Amino acid sequence: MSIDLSLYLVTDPVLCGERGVVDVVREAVAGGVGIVQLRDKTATDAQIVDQLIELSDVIDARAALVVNDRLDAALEARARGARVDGVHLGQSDTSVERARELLGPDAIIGLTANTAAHLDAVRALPPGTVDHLGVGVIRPTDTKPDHPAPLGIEGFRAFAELSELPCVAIGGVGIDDVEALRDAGAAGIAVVSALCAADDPRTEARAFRRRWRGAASVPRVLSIAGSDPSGGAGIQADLKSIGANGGYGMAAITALTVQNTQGVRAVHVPPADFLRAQLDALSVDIDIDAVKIGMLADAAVIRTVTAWLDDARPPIVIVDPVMVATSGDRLLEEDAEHALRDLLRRADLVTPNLLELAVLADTVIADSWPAAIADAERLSADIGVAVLIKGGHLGGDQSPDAFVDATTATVQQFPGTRIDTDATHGTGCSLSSALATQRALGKEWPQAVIAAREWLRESLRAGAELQVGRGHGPIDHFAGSRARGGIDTSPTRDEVVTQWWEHISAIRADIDELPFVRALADGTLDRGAFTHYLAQDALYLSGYARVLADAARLAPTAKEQAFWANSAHGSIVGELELHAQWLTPDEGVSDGTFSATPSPTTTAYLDHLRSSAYGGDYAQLIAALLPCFWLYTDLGLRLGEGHFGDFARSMTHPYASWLRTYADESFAEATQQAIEYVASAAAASDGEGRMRMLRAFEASARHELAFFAEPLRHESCVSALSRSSAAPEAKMV
Ligand SMILES: Nc1ncnc2c1ncn2[C@@H]1O[C@H](COP(=O)(O)OP(=O)(O)OP(=O)(O)O)[C@@H](O)[C@H]1O
Ligand SMILES: Cc1ncc(CO)c(N)n1
Ligand SMILES: [Mg+2]
Repeated sequence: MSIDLSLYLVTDPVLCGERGVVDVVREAVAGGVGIVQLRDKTATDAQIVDQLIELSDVIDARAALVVNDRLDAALEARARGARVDGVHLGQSDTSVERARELLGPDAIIGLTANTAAHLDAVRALPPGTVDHLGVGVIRPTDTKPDHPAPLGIEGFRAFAELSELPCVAIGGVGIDDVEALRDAGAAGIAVVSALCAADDPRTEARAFRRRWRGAASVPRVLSIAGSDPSGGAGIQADLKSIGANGGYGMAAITALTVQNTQGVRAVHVPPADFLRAQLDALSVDIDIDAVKIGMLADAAVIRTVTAWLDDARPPIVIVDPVMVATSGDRLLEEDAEHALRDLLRRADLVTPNLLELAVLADTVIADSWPAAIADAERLSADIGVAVLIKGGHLGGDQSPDAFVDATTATVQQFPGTRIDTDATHGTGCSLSSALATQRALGKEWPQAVIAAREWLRESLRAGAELQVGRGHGPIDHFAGSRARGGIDTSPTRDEVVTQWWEHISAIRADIDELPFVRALADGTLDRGAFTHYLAQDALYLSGYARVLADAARLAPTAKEQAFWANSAHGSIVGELELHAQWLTPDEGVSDGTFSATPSPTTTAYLDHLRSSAYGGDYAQLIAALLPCFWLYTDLGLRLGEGHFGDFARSMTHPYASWLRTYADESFAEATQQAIEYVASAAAASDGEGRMRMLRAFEASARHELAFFAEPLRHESCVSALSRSSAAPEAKMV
């Protein structure tokens, strides 16, 4: 067997405490420990032999098993049928040559070493005598009272560079040392107290493995679901969603459907044992970061998955309780619905649509969104698990979702305008696997929901263009990554302009759909909301002008310096004059000074701009300043062109003169100039600098969206938010 030294458990009977060494080893191996060393300085040889036999049974070849010092006990345990892979010897223990002779060429033999003299001694041995070195201690530790002076990370690095053999770092290693030691050349990390004294050794072992893989590692996400050969739903959709959201996708197939965009023609359910075999093959081999469960077909499949979850205990489990396809065809036998409940209790999140919610909450289909949330609260309380209730089947022009967790009394709403499309086949499958991936990337639930929904909405918008099938077509899972493709390949100035505009297309579309923008265009916008907006805009512009002045300060040429200084002047004078014209004293203005206080949205936007200026990175700063120019000019232009209806161009529109300023020609010219400066800076920058610019640009675009959304949210604060979501990406409409 090829051994994985990356996470090496050394047992300590005292630290394992009452639950015992065997229990800790069982859990740690389930969490991904690749090699276990039984170390017990006080036990007799006979006791060691018994423990090795028991551990060999528990480990069941999923990890290597070695014993500290006791060569004779290893041989005796082997003679009694235990699988003992080798020994770990100290400098003063039995000779490694003798151990190799007695244990044979395939045994694993480790040796403690920490000085140049130790390395010389190893070099003098016949090749193949020692497999790896245990090098330490790294930090002072109580588990080895007689330890030598700690090496520290740098001492370890120096030693590992000299060594021809793989070096495992041992002694006082904590989880925060993992990456540094890996980068210092460690073949693995050996831990004692970090796992033996952990509350939950399995979870802790997983955390170590994840750190070893690196913070930027791609999460491994498993879909347990049915096959949809048309590729829009089921495992095919899941794999695309996982990939598009940045994960590595795996799939264990519960059922095969004969399906296209028009409907399901037949279902074939392979034997449940075969599914279990698929699942076991994965969990014994791969660290699974998250599981998404979809179509389960019948009760036998449900029970199989439930039993596997109990054994494998994956860290994140999302169940999409699929019962009926978009086409209306059943995907779960009716009598299996009660078995499902048992499975749901093992999930971290359940994502029913309105019909599934009604079945699970044992009630009629909710006829309003508040009724659906109330049902979801009851379901969540009943199963003790968070519920994401999906509003795709709600009538009307909205498609909201809500995250409901009765155990923490949380109801968090995710409003969203319904996208006008027939391409909705597999939205539920796609959302749940995107969520599993986002969560496995480390986001908390609300952030994971925001990210998954944003991706889903972008994919929904692009779905119709795929023109797949005659029925409900699929969403375009890769619409976003396709649009963003090439951003990292040194684009020209013109390419930057096209790519960045495309990059914020979803945000732009969301702005267009905002009730505030719609009402502003058709003249129905309530005067209170309008003046609230203007007061915030005025506050914003005075802050914006100061940041524009920062851009002038940092500009590399006199021409650019003049441009930003001029813009600062324009922003403060022109706009404030305009607002003075619209805002009466009781609306926050008197004698040209504003008494209104900035809303959290305004503050957040200005903070983002100021922090972009603070770093002194001119390119990043002007990227952050650009959306205010670009989005307003674009909106003004389209209002003027009748994109939002003809009334927006009419002189009788209540806000006609205000609307026209945004279509102002000199403002459009300034915008063009700003775009050119930013695009030139981006094209001249390296990949990383361009990424920083794009992120600053995108963040500002999001702040613009939040800014436009705020006046009406402020007016009708309907969402019962238990956690504040002042973050602009919350996109509260
Ligand atoms: N036309 C739409 N516009 C915007 N969002 C939508 C639309 N249709 C569905 N959604 C969103 O898609 C997700 C899936 O919701 P839905 O209620 O359709 O689930 P589902 O019925 O389980 O889907 P499926 O039919 O794929 O099983 C939710 O986030 C929902 O808000
Ligand atoms: C295989 C499969 N799973 C789930 C759904 C739900 O959309 C579907 N249509 N097909
Ligand atoms: Mg569904």
